[in-house]
Amino acid sequence: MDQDSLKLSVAQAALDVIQPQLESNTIIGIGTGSTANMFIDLLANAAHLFDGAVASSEASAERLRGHNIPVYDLNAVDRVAVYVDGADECNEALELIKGGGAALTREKIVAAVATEFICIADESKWVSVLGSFPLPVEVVPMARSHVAREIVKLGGDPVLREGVVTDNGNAILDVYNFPIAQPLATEAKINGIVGVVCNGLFALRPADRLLLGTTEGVRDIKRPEFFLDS
Ligand SMILES: O=C[C@H](O)[C@H](O)[C@H](O)COP(=O)(O)O
Repeated sequence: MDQDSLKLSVAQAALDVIQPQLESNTIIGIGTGSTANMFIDLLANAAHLFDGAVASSEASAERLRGHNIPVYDLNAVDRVAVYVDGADECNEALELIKGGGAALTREKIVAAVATEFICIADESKWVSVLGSFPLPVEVVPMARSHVAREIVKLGGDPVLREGVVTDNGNAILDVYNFPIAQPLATEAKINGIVGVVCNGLFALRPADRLLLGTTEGVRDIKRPEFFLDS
């Protein structure tokens, strides 16, 4: 099975999971990227069952509107029932690296608001230690050299993502050679650097459930209880 087929299988699995919960006033949080795009396209078939969506990027908002799914401003919404999004890496605690598509900040905001966060990913994203995928860090443009120097002090190799401006008008540094043994502490430490808007570690708000596409089928993995208070 190729990677796209695995992505499609988890997008369908996510729709199967959420469909029974949909009501006429349900707002769904929608992520960004190729896996999320497949979910959006499938969700179009269920558009009559829920109210609308909040999107984690302009690209996803446009795709949703293309399917006639209403897109709301997050500030106008009381409750996001569920957030469905892909990831660049995930570990057994369902901590993630996200932001390969530069949407990390809005993704983190929608995930923070959502009652449940369902991550959808193919098995290539499953790792024992986060950090083989370069960690994206969104920075205010005037602070990018300062932030880069501070990240070097933490042991990483930051590289400016050339030509990329986020939906929030900021720049992205990708941090290479940065294995992350303690995701919670690292997320907080990087957030503490002045000029950082957000980093792509999702440990303070990990996923609640992971639908992982494998060649043997979709694995449904809940965040293990012993991580719940960590
Ligand atoms: O900014 C982008 C997001 O974090 C994506 O969820 C992540 O990059 C995974 O994307 P894809 O589903 O294309 O692998």
